[in-house]
Amino acid sequence: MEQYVMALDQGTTSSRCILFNHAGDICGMAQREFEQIYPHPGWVEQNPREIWSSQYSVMAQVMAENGIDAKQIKGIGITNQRETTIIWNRYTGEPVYNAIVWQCRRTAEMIDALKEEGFDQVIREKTGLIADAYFSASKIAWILDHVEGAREQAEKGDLLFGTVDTWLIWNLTGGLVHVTDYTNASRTMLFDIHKLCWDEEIMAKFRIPRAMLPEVKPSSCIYGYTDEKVLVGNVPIAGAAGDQQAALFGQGCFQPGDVKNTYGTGCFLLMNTGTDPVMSGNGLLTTIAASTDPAKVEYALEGSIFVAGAANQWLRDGMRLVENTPETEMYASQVEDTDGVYIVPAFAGMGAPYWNQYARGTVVGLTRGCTREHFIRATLESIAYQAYDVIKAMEEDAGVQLNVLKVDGGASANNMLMQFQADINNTIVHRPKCIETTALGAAYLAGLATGYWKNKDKIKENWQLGRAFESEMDKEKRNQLLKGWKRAVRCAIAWAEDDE
Ligand SMILES: Nc1ncnc2c1ncn2[C@@H]1O[C@H](COP(=O)(O)OP(=O)(O)O)[C@@H](O)[C@H]1O
Ligand SMILES: O=P(O)(O)OC[C@H](O)CO
Repeated sequence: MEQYVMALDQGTTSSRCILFNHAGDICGMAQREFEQIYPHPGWVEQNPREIWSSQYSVMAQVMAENGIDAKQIKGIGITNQRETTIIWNRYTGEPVYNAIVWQCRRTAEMIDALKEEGFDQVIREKTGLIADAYFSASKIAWILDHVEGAREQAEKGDLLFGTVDTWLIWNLTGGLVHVTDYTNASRTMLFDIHKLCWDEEIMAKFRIPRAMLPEVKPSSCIYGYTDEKVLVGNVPIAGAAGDQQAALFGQGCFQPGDVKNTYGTGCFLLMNTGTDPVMSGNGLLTTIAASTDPAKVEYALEGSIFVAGAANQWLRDGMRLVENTPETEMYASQVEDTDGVYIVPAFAGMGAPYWNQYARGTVVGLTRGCTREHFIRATLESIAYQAYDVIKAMEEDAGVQLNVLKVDGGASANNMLMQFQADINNTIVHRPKCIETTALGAAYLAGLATGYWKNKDKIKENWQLGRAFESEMDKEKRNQLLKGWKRAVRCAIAWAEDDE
């Protein structure tokens, strides 16, 4: 009977379950999109029950469609949209509020107040993060401050906090295990990434009781076993990592200096920096990478872009310019350029390297000649321009030039986007055969903990190139396009600053 490792990939817009074999091939997969809730401009929520039910249903579907029983699953690896904040009652398992999604900006003013008193420096030093509404801390505080009775219950020890990994493990184990891994903890803005513990000073600043926070464990270890009511057979849950760290692992970026860029809802460039945390001088975050040594953690530098594939979903659902997101490639390829149009999709402020909580989406350069094709092309190009900015910041921090960029994630399937990325950065883009690298990374973490894979060398052998993209753009054109992009970004930021 063939054995597999199962990855549960809980992304921002969909829940996925993927079965992998020893070669790292996909042997079964199911995916389900779920509802995004936008109660006010700049606010983003999800229903925690739907996060769980969509994840559970794709897991059941994969098993049924492939005729698999629990004995054939050597372990489950969890990977998840990070920072998204869920608080629930430890006795009933009922969430007290919707999940506040990483993109949500409702706590921007709370963060401004901390910056004014200089507390952002404490945050930067201890957590490696740049104080921002993006991370979990201010979202937890918001729920405790705004949901009736929540603070009282939290202080009594009745409420639990979790990022999505914690919520899934809690539900998979029938409410027995309240745990997270180092990578997810490092995104809460409450975790000291040097001492590897929850930080009392930051918890006190946000008035977050310690009893709410999960136990923190390495990314590759047994957290617990599936409850009989969820999956008969007590399958070990043996890996967990935030999706971007999982993708870094899944790409085999095990050495300091190894880099990957994932194009999902957002776009996240990560560089492994080994066992030393490197602080950026260019707006990048220092974060914990997924690793397998229980005795020490590894770190990464990260450039976080809030809107990437989400801009294509906006073209589909908001603007209704395409029927599905792959269609963007067909339309964008019908024109040679954007006819001078730039789109800055700062729907949720801007992350690295700008870190502006109030920037908003901007379209510049419109003339009567602008067509649907130009508009779609400008949206796709904006993803690559944003990645250009973080790649340059990373190159400066690391003091190296990135000659090859490993890519993955849903939108990396778009050949036009990948070609433009190669063009605008004058670099080679390597897309692996398997672009489900996030899920693969989670599977590797679980498979290493349960002996399914022997070691990281075995895993590295699985990486296969799918397609390489090389720059076809001359320097003059590149410089001219980049000049326009920089002007467009200035417009998006000016819009935020000039509210008179
Ligand atoms: N062929 C494509 N061209 C452009 N964008 C795409 C394509 N396929 C998927 N996407 C985008 O990729 C995103 C989904 O990628 P995925 O890695 O599943 O993200 P997440 O894990 O954030 O849900 C969506 O935002 C979608 O718009
Ligand atoms: O949903 P993704 O794959 O864009 O990832 C979201 C990130 O984890 C947010 O930090």
